[in-house]
Amino acid sequence: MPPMNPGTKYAPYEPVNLPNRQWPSKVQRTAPIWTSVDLRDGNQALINPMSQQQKLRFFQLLVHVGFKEIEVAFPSSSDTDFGFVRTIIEQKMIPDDVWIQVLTPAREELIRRTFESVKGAKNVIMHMYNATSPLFRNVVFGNSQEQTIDLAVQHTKLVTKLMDEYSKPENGGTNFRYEYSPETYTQTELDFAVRLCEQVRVAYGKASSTNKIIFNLPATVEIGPPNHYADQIEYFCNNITKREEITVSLHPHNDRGCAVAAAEMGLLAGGDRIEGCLLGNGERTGNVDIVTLALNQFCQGIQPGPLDLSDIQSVVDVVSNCNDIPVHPRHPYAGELVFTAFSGSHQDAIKKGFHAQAQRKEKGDHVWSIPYLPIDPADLGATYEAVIRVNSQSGKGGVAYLVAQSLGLDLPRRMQVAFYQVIQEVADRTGREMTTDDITRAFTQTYHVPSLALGKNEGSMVLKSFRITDDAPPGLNGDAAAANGGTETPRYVRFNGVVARNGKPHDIEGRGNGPLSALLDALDAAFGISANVREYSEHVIDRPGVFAPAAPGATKTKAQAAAYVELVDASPKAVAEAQSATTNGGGAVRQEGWWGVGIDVDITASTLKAVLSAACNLESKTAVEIATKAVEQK
Ligand SMILES: CC(=O)SCCNC(=O)CCNC(=O)[C@H](O)C(C)(C)COP(=O)(O)OP(=O)(O)OC[C@H]1O[C@@H](n2cnc3c(N)ncnc32)[C@H](O)[C@@H]1OP(=O)(O)O
Ligand SMILES: CC(C)C(=O)C(=O)O
Repeated sequence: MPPMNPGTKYAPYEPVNLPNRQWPSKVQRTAPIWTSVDLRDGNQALINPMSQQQKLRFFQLLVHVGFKEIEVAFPSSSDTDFGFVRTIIEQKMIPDDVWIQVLTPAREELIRRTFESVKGAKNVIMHMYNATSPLFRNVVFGNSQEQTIDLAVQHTKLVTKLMDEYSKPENGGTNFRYEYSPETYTQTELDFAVRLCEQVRVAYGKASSTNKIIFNLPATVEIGPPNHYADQIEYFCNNITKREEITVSLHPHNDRGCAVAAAEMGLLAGGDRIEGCLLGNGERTGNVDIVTLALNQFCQGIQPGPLDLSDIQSVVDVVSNCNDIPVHPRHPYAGELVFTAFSGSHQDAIKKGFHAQAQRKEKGDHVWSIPYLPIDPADLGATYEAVIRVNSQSGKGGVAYLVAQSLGLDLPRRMQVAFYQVIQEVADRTGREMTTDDITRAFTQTYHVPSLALGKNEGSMVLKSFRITDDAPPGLNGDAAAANGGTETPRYVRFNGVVARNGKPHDIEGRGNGPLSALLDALDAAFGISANVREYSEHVIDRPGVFAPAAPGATKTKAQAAAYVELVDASPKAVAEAQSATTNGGGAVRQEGWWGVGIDVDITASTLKAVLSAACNLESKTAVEIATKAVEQK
């Protein structure tokens, strides 16, 4: 069968003749009036419309988030909707500064029932609609343009009359505003839609600059691109008279997936107000998502009016529970995964971005600018924990970021690579995401780092006590060194200490030009572990309460230090193997290194512990096994 030709089946939209269009070069600087239609347009689209209880919960959320206009029901549709409106009025649940909005078709008995539902409310927007496009006029109602205008005008007059009645003090004393929607506006001839709205405004007779009539221009079905919607809005704004007495409201649907873009362009084109739903529920593909729209503005530095979405998780919880529709994990701003980077290069850039941002902040620059994160997760009540998650696609930067976050340790670059290889191997072996907890456990056990939360994590060699004294360089005796105060360079020291090896204490002794090499000398002499230092670094830890404080025999200062040591095997066998690999390979072969970490309030003690930690790994060569066990044992 030949492929179907869409050109013979679907008609394209007809561009608006708007040669002098202004909206493309405008910039949004303020928030629109936000109107939630969750409890009406959202509700009518659910498999099971909300119960009273669910509607009440949702209503409370909308008030809490800050909406001042809430379409609460289609009261003539059902007893549930009617009863809900009565409940929030009678139970005095509507704050004084909130306007409830109710929708009615242009049908007399339904309009009357709708007024009954709002009796006694303080502020009400009465919203009436009838469909106006040729398709509806011809197919649904069999009406001409003039009959369509007449329907809207006659029912608007009824609305005005009933407003007069229900605003009397003896009938409830309600303040009313009027909203009229030419339903299917975007499929209606524009000149006809303007003519119709002009006559509705005249029929209403109450519009003024302080009591504006709301003309709501829905994309009932999204049939064209967002620039087309903007053209249609700009056309309306340019051609309707008494613009100052009118609030132009936008009501985009999302059939083409462009509702947010249409709303943003429609606002540039003159829209004053947005009707939409939280997280984009609504007929078919949904109404425009107010969460996305508002937070898009927020990220441009615009305060989105009274809306406060700083606790986005509560919004997600209530909305998904009441609608019984889950929120997609990639839903803008609200999805579970939207701040998360799994991939290595993203993680690396984010980690560097946080570092640079902290430096800029110190100089008074607070503007948010982090790679891959258009918004600060903290502004939505999220923690940074979700930002970097590790799986087999991740890189060293992400793993190091999590170690820094959880333990306050800033690993040297080459150690990041080494630990990353361990974690990658574990991720491959276990076939699952490595959580922050997994990585923390793997790190503390691999490098024998005792932490208050995760225990002692001892390796096969543990420093029990030590003393560092000045000593003579080779060729000088110790007394001569002591006589000149031990201050001459090169300095030479002696290490004496007790190291528990597999639980059994050993007195060991060694000499070197510093504590580190003196300990290595002692390890060689006592246990035959021969190693050289390839890299050493240290830093102060600015996170109290993570690691146990004391080291035996250490000079105590307040802050703790972290030391990192990389050892290479210096045994004759390892050196010979490296030489032969270099010769056979035709180039220099870098020997494998073994990292260790030491934490202590005393810098010397932290260095010695780091050497022992690395020496354990060099001897056992089981970093990956240890890390896998740490993760699997949880
Ligand atoms: C785009 C939107 O979202 S608009 C809002 C839509 N929301 C809803 O429809 C939810 C609530 N609706 C309802 O509960 C019901 O549809 C009601 C109560 C409004 C009406 O129910 P019913 O009277 O059973 O009519 P029904 O739903 O079948 O509506 C279609 C009928 O109303 C007629 N109709 C529609 N608008 C009008 C009008 N302004 N004046 C007179 N008749 C009208 C249609 O021509 C059709 O008449 P027909 O049955 O003689 O062909
Ligand atoms: C009633 C109108 C505003 C509507 O919901 C729509 O056109 O989508």
